[in-house]
Amino acid sequence: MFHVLCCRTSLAAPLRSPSLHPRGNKAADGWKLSRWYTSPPPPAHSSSQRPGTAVGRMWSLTVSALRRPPTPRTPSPPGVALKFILGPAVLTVSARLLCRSARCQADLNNNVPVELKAKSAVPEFKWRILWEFVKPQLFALIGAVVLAFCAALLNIQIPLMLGNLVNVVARHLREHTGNYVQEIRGPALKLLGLYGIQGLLTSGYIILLSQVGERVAADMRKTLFASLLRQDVAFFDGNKTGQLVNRLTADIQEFKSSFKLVVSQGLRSITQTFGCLISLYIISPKLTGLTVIVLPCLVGAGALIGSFLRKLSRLAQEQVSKATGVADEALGNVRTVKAFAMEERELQLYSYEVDKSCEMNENLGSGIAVFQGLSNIALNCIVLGTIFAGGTLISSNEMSPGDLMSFLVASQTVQRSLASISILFGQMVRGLSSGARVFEYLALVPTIPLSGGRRIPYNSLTGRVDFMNISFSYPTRPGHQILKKFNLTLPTCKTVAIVGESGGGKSTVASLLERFYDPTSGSVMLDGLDIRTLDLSWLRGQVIGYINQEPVLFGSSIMDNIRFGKPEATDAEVVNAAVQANAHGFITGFPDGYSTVVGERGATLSGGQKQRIAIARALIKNPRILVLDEATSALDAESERVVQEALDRATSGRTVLVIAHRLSTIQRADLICVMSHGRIVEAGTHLELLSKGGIYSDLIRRQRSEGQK
Ligand SMILES: Nc1ncnc2c1ncn2[C@@H]1O[C@H](COP(=O)(O)OP(=O)(O)OP(=O)(O)O)[C@@H](O)[C@H]1O
Repeated sequence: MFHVLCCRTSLAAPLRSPSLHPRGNKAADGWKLSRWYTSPPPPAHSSSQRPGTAVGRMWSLTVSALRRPPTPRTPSPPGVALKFILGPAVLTVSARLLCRSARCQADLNNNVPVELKAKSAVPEFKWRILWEFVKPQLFALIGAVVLAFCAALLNIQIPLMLGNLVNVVARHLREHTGNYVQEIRGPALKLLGLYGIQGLLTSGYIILLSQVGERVAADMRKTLFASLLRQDVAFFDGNKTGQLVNRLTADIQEFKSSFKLVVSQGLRSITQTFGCLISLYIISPKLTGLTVIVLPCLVGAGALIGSFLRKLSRLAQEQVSKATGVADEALGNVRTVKAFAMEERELQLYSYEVDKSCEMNENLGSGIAVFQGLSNIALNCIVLGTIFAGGTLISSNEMSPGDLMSFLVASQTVQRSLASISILFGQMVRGLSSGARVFEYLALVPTIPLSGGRRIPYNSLTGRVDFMNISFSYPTRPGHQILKKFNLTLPTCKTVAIVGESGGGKSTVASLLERFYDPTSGSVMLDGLDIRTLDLSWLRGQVIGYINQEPVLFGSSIMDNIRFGKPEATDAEVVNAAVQANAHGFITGFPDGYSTVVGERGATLSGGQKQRIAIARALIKNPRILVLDEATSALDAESERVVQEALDRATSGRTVLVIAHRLSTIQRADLICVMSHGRIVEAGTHLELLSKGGIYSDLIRRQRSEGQK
């Protein structure tokens, strides 16, 4: 007996007084601004925290020890697993195949650099992690297992009792003696009772298992989401959002279904198979012997075809993911697609991938169909053979008709159970693959931990930043050095601007200050402390305000979006931040005011409005340091004027790093640095740089002449 398993293919400091502002007292200070960027940092709060000291070295060692090899390739659930599962020998073979299959599913779609790919390993299913999720549901799970086991034991009784019933009927037909109703009533009522209890037990274990499955899945979703949010920015550079979301949704769904099915039906089917095989042997050892001889041949053939179909299924599944990736990218960037009138091309790209996946799935379907047909023939031949051999045994009085009936029903139960086990086997392989994909990201330890480390008391925080000898390459392009021995100081309450060629590494400097990445060598220091020793949540949440060119708002109300910068802020604080950001006027002009819902990513607002809400969001946390990464470069002249007004107000009393393309916006900066090829090649005030007649004055000349055209 065998069965085809065809798996479905699835697819702060308070603002300093104005008198302290550098623009207010620069002349009095007589600072040599052009030297700031190379000056050494002031004394650290604690010398023990400096890099190069024991603690500093330990820190770097810890960081490098925590650096994990690249994101391992993840398996995609196989679409098909076909097995003959009959008897312990077959189960052993199956278990080996299952392990191999669970390990060999690789998600080739993750966008991890080639050099990282080579080292990556296929995720393995970790039973220890599963146990952590199952533990809280243990009582319900045990209850479900007990009920399922009892239901299976009752199922074994059914063929035997049916045999008794048939024997009564056969005897009555043969002898025409006694009261038929009286004789049949006892076994019939017993059977009816058995059916009733079996039904109740079945409902009971399904209810309990559904509860366990749903709770385990919910816990997994929450834990995985928390783990994803904790990961470094580099992790998101190397993985597509669609694929991460897929793990939160499809993979967990798949795992949940598998878990429920395997526990409930697996237990039931295995119990029934063994129980009925024993019954078969008791009824007729000869007939059972014949069946057992035929089975190993069928198992071997099934295993071979099964592994071939599993491979087909994996390829088809990968192709489906590819198609989904194309759709995900097009829909996620629908405005760009529309702006370039690329709907047709995106459709073509998607159609190409979908057609390929369709073809692969059709091939798979044909393979499954052939296999299913062959298995049906084999199954029916076995039934025919049983009746033929059983009839011979009846004629030689070695068996009663009731025994043959019991044998047939029991063998049908075995057949159904094996069919169900083979389906479960495929489901289990898919579940293990999906689970491994989920657990892979659960187990990921971010290189840059979100919490832990020092916090500098707000009142003693000056906001001086030093970039010291920084060399840096993005983790996704390790061979491409962006910053080379980069040095820069952002003095307390001063505005430093970085200008220069596109791709020169300006935004990278801001990313290092935000600690989106850690430098390959060198240190970023805040108040003389390496930011790697500081609490990252505090640094990002309370010290640095970051405003970039394309502010991303959430699809909630304006009030919620501004409060995102400080969740505990009062309504008055939100309004105050909006006033500072020049946003209060247009917000109150909306019929719903601060309750206006801004649409996905703030789609219902203009660029300038979005930017001012983003400024309010950054200002509400009263950051000591403000990073403006081309904050006005996406705006038209009028919007830029309003936003620039807000920014001028916002920068007062703060250490500010401005990255700008439009040089007109940074002329009043205390220091302007010109970057080229990862280094500062010129620095000084606007006037100093102009009089120098170097790159900066060239840039100014070029921009002026472009402006006049
Ligand atoms: N996440 C990333 N992963 C890999 N490389 C990156 C990443 N971000 C930027 N780069 C590369 O780093 C280099 C510097 O980029 P950066 O954004 O810092 O330049 P920029 O001076 O700010 O440019 P622009 O003025 O055009 O914004 C570029 O070559 C860019 O391709």
